[in-house]
Amino acid sequence: MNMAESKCGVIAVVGRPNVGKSTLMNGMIGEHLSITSSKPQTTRHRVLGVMTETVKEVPTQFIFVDTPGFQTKHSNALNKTMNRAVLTALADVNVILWVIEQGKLTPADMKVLELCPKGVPLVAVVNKVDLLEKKNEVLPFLHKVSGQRNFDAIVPLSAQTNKNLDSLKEAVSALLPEQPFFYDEDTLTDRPEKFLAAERIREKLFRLVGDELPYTCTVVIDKFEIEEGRRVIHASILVDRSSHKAMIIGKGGEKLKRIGSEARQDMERLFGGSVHLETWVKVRSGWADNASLLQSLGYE
Ligand SMILES: Nc1nc2c(ncn2[C@@H]2O[C@H](COP(=O)(O)OP(=O)(O)OP(=O)(O)O)[C@@H](O)[C@H]2O)c(=O)[nH]1
Repeated sequence: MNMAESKCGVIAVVGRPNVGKSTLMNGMIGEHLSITSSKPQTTRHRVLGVMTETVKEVPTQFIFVDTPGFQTKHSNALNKTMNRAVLTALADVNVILWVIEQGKLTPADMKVLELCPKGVPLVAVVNKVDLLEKKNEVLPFLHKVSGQRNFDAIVPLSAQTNKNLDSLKEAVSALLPEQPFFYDEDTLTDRPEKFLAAERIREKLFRLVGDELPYTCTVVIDKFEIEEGRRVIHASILVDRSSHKAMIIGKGGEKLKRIGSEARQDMERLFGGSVHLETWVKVRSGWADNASLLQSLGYE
């Protein structure tokens, strides 16, 4: 058991369009990718991914977040309000990665930099160094960058070829606070799990309710959270007539109970852990025709 204190913190990746933010995120998180529901510590943000790795013998959890409303293209009143929101959102992350492209320091880059609050650790990430023929070529540019602000680190790298990503991990880890992890170390993606959970319920519906069950019945996962290692899942079965609802619930609620119980057992086997499942049946008249409702259910 490694007795080193763990480190954990929230990291925002900012930069003008096309500098390689998404590529960097993918490179950093790679197969560790786990989209998770947000915890109180990150409520101002959407969590894009969590990566847990030992960096220089310190177990470190990197939580990458999205900063909503980041907008630098037009500067009007609305954007000023949005920018204020960005400032607030960025003020409570632990580290900001300001991503730029090697050899380019544009007004848009500078605008993004201005939005990074002083007092939050800031790392300049100089991306796309693979486009340079010689390693040293980047040095004058790094020098120029260092003159723009008092950065905690300046890291040249290539998000595309994964070159020097380890240096970035080390630089960020050094800036993260010592604290316990916010997420389980082996957090799996919850998207597929959520999807699998809905599928298990659908399968039981078809098995146990049978042929009378219309195709217009759907399952929506309202809540999927991991609480103390246990998956807590709330699901709604949407039907379009109350007669269908009665059919699914069954006499004295027997049928729904069985659907829930069998689906839960399947999920526990599938996820390898305990599951608390609650299911409701709701009548949504004509739900399949209602575009906005469909959208809110996650259909295109
Ligand atoms: N040569 C090179 N190209 C890169 C690198 N990283 C990203 N790119 C390319 O740069 C382009 C933009 O990359 P994205 O990751 O989509 O950039 P972004 O900053 O997320 O862009 P927006 O989503 O528009 O904000 C893509 O064509 C990438 O393939 C790199 O390290 N080297």
